[in-house]
Amino acid sequence: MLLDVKDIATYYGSSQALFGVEFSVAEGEVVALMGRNGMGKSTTIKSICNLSAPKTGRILFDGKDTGKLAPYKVARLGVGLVPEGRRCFPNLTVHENLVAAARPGEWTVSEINALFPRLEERHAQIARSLSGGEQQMLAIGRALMTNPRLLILDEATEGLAPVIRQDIWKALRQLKTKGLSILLVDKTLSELLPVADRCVILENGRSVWTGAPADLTPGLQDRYLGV
Ligand SMILES: Nc1ncnc2c1ncn2[C@@H]1O[C@H](COP(=O)(O)OP(=O)(O)OP(=O)(O)O)[C@@H](O)[C@H]1O
Repeated sequence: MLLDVKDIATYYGSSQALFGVEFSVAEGEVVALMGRNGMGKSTTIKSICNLSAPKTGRILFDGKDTGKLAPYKVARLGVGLVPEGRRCFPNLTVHENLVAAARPGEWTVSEINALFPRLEERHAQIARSLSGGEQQMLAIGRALMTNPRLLILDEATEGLAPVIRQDIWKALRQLKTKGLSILLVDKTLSELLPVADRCVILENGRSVWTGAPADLTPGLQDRYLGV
């Protein structure tokens, strides 16, 4: 297993958000982390990156316990995060944003440009003047430039124009084809399920169901994901 999340409990101050989340991501696997609003998806992602470190339980990345590592050290192990809200350096250009994050490996600026031609066209543009969708592409590009072994995306297509969403899903399918391990949270089931190898559902801070997308019946969707 590349990532092993073992029965973690995470708190915000004295308020408990996760009560036992357990799942894994194998090398080359795409795992969809699902659940209704407030069920703990973002907290699980922050726990993996040690941005909100779990109080109990363990997280192993490539067999290494990440428990005592600072977030930047978790990133160095090979965890690339595209956080909710697409954070880039607003006053740097597209190109500067990409190289600022770079670590040696397969992903270079030219690979990112091939994945997102819109970014190549805007390589000298200041990031804050990009559209929301372009900023999201840049956030994904930046994460890839760290040459991660696991890419984590939290609501990467939320609130974007349909044509841009399609470009992002196309890029995610390409990343899957390349064999990258991916953990993603997204509300668009029609796009998410075809790309996922496995689904993990959270309810009230607990992992309550895991299985193949084909086994996620309308009944289960209604029970765990319906509004
Ligand atoms: N910074 C915070 N301080 C206190 N409680 C928080 C904080 N962030 C999240 N929570 C609480 O933790 C629980 C899980 O929230 P989380 O954001 O992980 O859910 P989510 O599944 O990602 O939801 P959404 O789909 O709405 O983003 C919720 O009860 C939420 O109110």
